[in-house]
Amino acid sequence: MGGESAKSYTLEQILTTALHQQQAIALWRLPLQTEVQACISFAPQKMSAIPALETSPAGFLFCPFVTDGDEPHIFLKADLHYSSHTKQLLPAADAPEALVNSFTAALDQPETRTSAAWPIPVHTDHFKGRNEETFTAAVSLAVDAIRAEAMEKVVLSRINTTPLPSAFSLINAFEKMLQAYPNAFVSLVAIPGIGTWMGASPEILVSVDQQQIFKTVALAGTQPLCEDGSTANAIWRQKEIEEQGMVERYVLSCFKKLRLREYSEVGPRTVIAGNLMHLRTDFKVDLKEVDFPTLGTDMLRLLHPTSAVCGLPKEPALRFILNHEGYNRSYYSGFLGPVNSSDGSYQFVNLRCMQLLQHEAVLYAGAGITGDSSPEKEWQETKHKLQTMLKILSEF
Ligand SMILES: C=C(O[C@@H]1C=C(C(=O)O)C=C[C@H]1O)C(=O)O
Repeated sequence: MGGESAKSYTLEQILTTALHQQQAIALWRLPLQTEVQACISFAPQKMSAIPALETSPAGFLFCPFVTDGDEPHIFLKADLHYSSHTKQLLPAADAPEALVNSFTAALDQPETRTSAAWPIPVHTDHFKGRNEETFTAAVSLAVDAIRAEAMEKVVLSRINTTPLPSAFSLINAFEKMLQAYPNAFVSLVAIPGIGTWMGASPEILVSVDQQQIFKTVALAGTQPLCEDGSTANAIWRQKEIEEQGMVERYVLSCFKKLRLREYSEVGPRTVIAGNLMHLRTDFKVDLKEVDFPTLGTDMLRLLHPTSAVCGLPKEPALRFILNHEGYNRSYYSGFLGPVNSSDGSYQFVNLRCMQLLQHEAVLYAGAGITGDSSPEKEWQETKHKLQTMLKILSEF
């Protein structure tokens, strides 16, 4: 910082300055942690494939559902990094000095304390939600295809476009998510030319922490949280047990492809995510004991999109989604998270999220369809999942 003693900033100052300066920013808080971190990137990189985590500089990855579709994979190299614990904004050693200086100068300007417009996508005319009839018709078609053995499971999703409350503010919405969802990965990503997304994800896709522990999960099966707020009396139907079992089998098949046998597996257990409960199996590999330095990237590339958001087998399920879902998932059910931060690398599935337009929010939710699915129940399940973000909007 040029010998200057480091100044303290609030998260709001960091966010509004980035928006005013039209710089890309990601804010996040890992599950069960108090520290909020942010990174600002002066030159977001657009990539056509998933980059290697291990050799990457520190930053934040934002990736779409379809790996070879229209939306790019985006890497925000952390030119500036902020921690809510230290309240300091630190530049990376290789960050362009002129841009760092102009950003820090802007931080001290009173105008940057006022709210600013967030980036929205270039085309916003395709956010027409499907109604209950079209969604349930697609579910019925999927059930028929599954019964005809074209696939075992497919995850169908939909959007819900809702006006933003007049008092809506980005920083307040982020803070409300932190409060409401302590065990979720809470994030806000605003990238000029791409858009602004926020969410509270219950699902880790891949993580490698500072102790070199690799983790992933098999998460599926959904029901509303019991009235007493505990998981102790949760009862799961055969349909959910089988649905989660398919995701578990899929994770195991990825380990098998890499010929990795030294993993630990715990579960399935019932876990809470906002107003819902899911079944989750936890997988762990200790990379201090297993010589597999690229496991994080290899598993990320094999796992995504998992059977929790796409289906089983992957290819026919993906084809079914692209042919019948009737809208573009874009970054919903893609993945996002910090890479090589001081905590390690954490990629979460982009679920329980919304994309912000100028005056509207586009909310996304999906449900796993099997041969035993009832279209009406699956519609209800997507309604429950939409509540995660609707609750935040209702607090304004
Ligand atoms: C697809 C979503 O969630 C996924 C699907 C689930 C299911 O089908 O039961 C449960 C958790 C997630 O893996 C979503 O939240 O939109």
